[in-house]
Amino acid sequence: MIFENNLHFAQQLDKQDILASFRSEFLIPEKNGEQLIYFCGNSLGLQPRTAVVEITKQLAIWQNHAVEGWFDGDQNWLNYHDEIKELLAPIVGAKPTEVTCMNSLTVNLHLLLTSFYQPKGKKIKILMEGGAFPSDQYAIESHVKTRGYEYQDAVIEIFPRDGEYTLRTEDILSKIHQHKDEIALVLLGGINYYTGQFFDLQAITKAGHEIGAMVGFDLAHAAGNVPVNLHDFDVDFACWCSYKYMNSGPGGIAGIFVHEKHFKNDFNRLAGWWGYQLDKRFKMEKGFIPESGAEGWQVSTSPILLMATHKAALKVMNDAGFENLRAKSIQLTAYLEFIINEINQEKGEEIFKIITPKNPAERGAQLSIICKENGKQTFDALVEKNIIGDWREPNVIRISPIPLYNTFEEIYKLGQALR
Ligand SMILES: Cc1ncc(COP(=O)(O)O)c(C=O)c1O
Ligand SMILES: Nc1c(O)cccc1C(=O)C[C@H](N)C(=O)O
Repeated sequence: MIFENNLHFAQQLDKQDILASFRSEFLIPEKNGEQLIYFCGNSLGLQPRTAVVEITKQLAIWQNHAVEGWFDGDQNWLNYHDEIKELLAPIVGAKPTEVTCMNSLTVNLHLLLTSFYQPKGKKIKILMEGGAFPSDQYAIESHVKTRGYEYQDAVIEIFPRDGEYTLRTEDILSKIHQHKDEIALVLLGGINYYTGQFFDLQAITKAGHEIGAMVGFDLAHAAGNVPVNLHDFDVDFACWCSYKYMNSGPGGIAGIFVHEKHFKNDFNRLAGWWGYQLDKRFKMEKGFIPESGAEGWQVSTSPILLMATHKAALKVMNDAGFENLRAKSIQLTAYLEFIINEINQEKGEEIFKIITPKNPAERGAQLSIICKENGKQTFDALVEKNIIGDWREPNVIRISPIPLYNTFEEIYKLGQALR
């Protein structure tokens, strides 16, 4: 599509948007009676109006049924996650048995590393992206240490080539093959939080398996944002949070994927009663027998109030349709890119450098921008104008237009503010 940098054009795109009505399903934050222009759904998605409805319903069950809420009726809490699994599975390209919601992201990463990081002989290393989100770095660091290795002996970090910001798929694949006798696990983010680069999960998984390694992904910035096909890509495991693109609230319940080919494997795992075979869970017997599927990794009692928000938010996504969301997201991000490039052209130099890949297949709903100068001041000035992106050290402004609630007009206004 040929874009135009004017208000009328942006408003026309909004008029043609088949998802436009979904904006009113969300509570848009206000300051001094004015709605904020919120481009930070890659950090914390906005609150769906239905969240309070579903939470209130569960509070009423708690009030009226108390402990019987776990067992009473068709919609009892023991089975409360079933519908969530059905809603989650298509978003990450999985079978419902391969996913579950539990805990929070880093906790789940630890649980999955316990099972899927299986160093043996010379194959002890984890390949990860240099500059991965810090929590992932700390999780990996602590795992290799608890297995008795030094970080530098057990972790391979892959960085972009000199002068480049993002990784080339060919470099990731050749690194995997280069260290074929040493790598036990390939673990990357689906989308890098800083650059917004969406990795080629299928090619990476294939390469990892060719050298006999396990392959997992932290999909914090990918789940609900870009299409992933975890089952068909043959990914071994994945985890994600729900508070970004899935709009399920600050510290909301997270999710995991375990490929069904591993269901029969007798993995090491950190167990708890909520992962025990459901039909025998309350028999209180000795000796852990995992529920089959991803649910076998559950540990603790379901946090129903967090799950209520998640269920409500996933239903909104489901109503919108993931393919529609991705189609609009590609267009929103492209319009944002166009608007920024327009400013650079007007100024005759690249004052706003976009480091996120240009190829729509290699990015989601985020552009990471490096200002030629005064980056932090530029970011603060946007906040003054009620435009909320985020600043990530050392020098990136991230702007994330979300197809469920952002508009083309908001992107146009961001351009005016940046100018
Ligand atoms: C890629 C990635 N991993 C891990 C985390 C940390 O997740 P949590 O604090 O929910 O454990 C985040 C975001 O905070 C993230 O973006
Ligand atoms: N999890 C967060 C938090 O508890 C406070 C503030 C921000 C976050 C985030 O999610 C940050 C996000 N993962 C990022 O990419 O920066």
